[in-house]
Amino acid sequence: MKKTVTIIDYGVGNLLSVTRAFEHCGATVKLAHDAYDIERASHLILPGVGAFADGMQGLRDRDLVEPIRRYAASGRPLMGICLGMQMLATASEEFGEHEGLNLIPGRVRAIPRVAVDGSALKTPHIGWSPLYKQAQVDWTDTILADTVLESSVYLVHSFAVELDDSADLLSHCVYGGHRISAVIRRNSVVGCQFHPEKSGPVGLKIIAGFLTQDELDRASVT
Ligand SMILES: NC(=O)CC[C@H](N)C(=O)O
Repeated sequence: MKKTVTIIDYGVGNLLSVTRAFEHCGATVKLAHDAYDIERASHLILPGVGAFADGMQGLRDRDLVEPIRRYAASGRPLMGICLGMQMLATASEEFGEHEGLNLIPGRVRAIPRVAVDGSALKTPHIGWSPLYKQAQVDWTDTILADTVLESSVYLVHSFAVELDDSADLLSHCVYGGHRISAVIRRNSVVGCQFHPEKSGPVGLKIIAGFLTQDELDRASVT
C-alpha cells in the first residue's frame, strides 16, 4: 500500500529535494503546517537547513513543538534530517544555548576544528563520508537494514549530536579521525546528520527503509 509521508513545513527546510526523494521511493507526500496536519500523520519528516535557533523558532512560531513531541510519544515514525536531526536533541550550543525537542537526549556541539592527528580541520564538513554501523545493533528493524556497510553519504554541517546514551547511536561517520553521530534512534524517532535525499542510491535505500517502519506499540515507547 502506498505510504503517505508528511513533511513539516516550518520555513526552514529543503522541502523540494526531500519531497522528490520520498516520491521517488513511492510515497505520497503532504506538507504539515499546523498541529492538525501532524496529528493525522503516519510518517513524519523534520527537514532542516540553517541555524538551530532559526529552526526551533520556526517551530515555535507555528506552535509545532508540542504536537511533534506528542506525535513522537505516540510511537509513530519520525525522521529528522540534518538540522532536523539536531533539533531532535536536548539542546544546541550553535551560536548560544538553545533548547531542542529533547526526543533523543544529547547535545549539539561544534565538530572539532583539529583532527586527531593535530592537523587543521575545515568546517563546515562538506562531502561524502562512509557510514559505519555500530556492531552491536540488530539491523533488521532499522532504516539501515538494507544499507551496504560503509556506504558513503553526503553531509554539510559544522555541528553534530553528542548523545547522552550511546545505545541511541545506529551509525557514525568519521571526520578528521573523530566519530560523528550519523544515524541516531530512540523508539520511533530517527535522525540522519547526512542528507539521504542527496546521497544517491544509498540515501534512497535509507528513505525506503524509513517507509517500512510502522507505529510502535505505545507501551514500548520509553
Ligand atoms: N546544513 C545545515 O543546515 C547544517 C546544520 C547546522 N547549522 C550545522 O552547521 O551543523
